[in-house]
Amino acid sequence: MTNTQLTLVQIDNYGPWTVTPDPRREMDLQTLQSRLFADLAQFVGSRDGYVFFTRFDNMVAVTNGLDRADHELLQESIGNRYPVTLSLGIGTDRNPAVALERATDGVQRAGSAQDGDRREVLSGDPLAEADRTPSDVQIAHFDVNDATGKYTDRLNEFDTFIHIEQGYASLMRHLRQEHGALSFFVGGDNIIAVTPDLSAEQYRAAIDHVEAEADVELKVGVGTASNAHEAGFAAKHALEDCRHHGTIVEFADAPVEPVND
Ligand SMILES: Nc1nc2c(ncn2[C@@H]2O[C@H](COP(=O)(O)OP(=O)(O)OP(=O)(O)O)[C@@H](O)[C@H]2O)c(=O)[nH]1
Repeated sequence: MTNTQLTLVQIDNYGPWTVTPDPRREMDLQTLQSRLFADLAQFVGSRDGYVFFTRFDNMVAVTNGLDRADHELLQESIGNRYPVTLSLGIGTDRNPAVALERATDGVQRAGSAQDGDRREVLSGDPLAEADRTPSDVQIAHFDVNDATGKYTDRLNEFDTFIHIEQGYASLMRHLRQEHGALSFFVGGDNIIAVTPDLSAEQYRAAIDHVEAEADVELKVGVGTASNAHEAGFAAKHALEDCRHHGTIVEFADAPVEPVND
């Protein structure tokens, strides 16, 4: 059974900073945000976690395998190198939405995101090493079928973007409402969801829902492991199985049906 450890990453007092003493140049803010995300991806990724940029001022990381000392080091390193600091909230649960609620609760209790006195909060507890299992994290890697042929090679970038985003919006709402799974757009036509244990039927139902609501066709590879990298890597291989077998759902460990040519 999954036991997801999520970390809410929140830039302290960022709103006021962006306009003090005067509004800052937008591209300077974009540069800071994307560099901060890159640094987080490097730090968390090198410890086999995943981080998603969500709104940039708030980000969500899957941190199974990262302990309290890792979180403290991240805060120290960012504080030394950036003009902003980070608060971190850790939460765990078999259901990712509940884990994120817990992670968020600790940070919110310590004060507002725009409270000048609230800095570098570290709340919540990581999973104890003894409680970790090989099935703590389930990652579902979704991809739009033939996005290149249907959109990228035919439409302008903005109209392509609308199609992809509509598919994402439909999927993220469905998985959040039905299962407490959290889906994140990761670029191109790819969406990565952090999910509880879901069945092939439940993934098929999600894909059917997106096709009916947004007219976007998806496929998904699913992997389960003790951390996000291994689960996500297995999910990518399962997605390759979808391409190879012409299927829309593949689990990393599921035996693959022979192909009839
Ligand atoms: N984040 C991320 N993006 C990817 C990955 N693989 C592909 N992409 C992005 O997705 C875009 C489309 O690539 P594909 O999904 O391979 O192409 P497609 O036309 O949809 O073809 P099929 O997926 O085979 O149906 C690429 O330009 C990349 O931006 C991945 O593993 N991770």
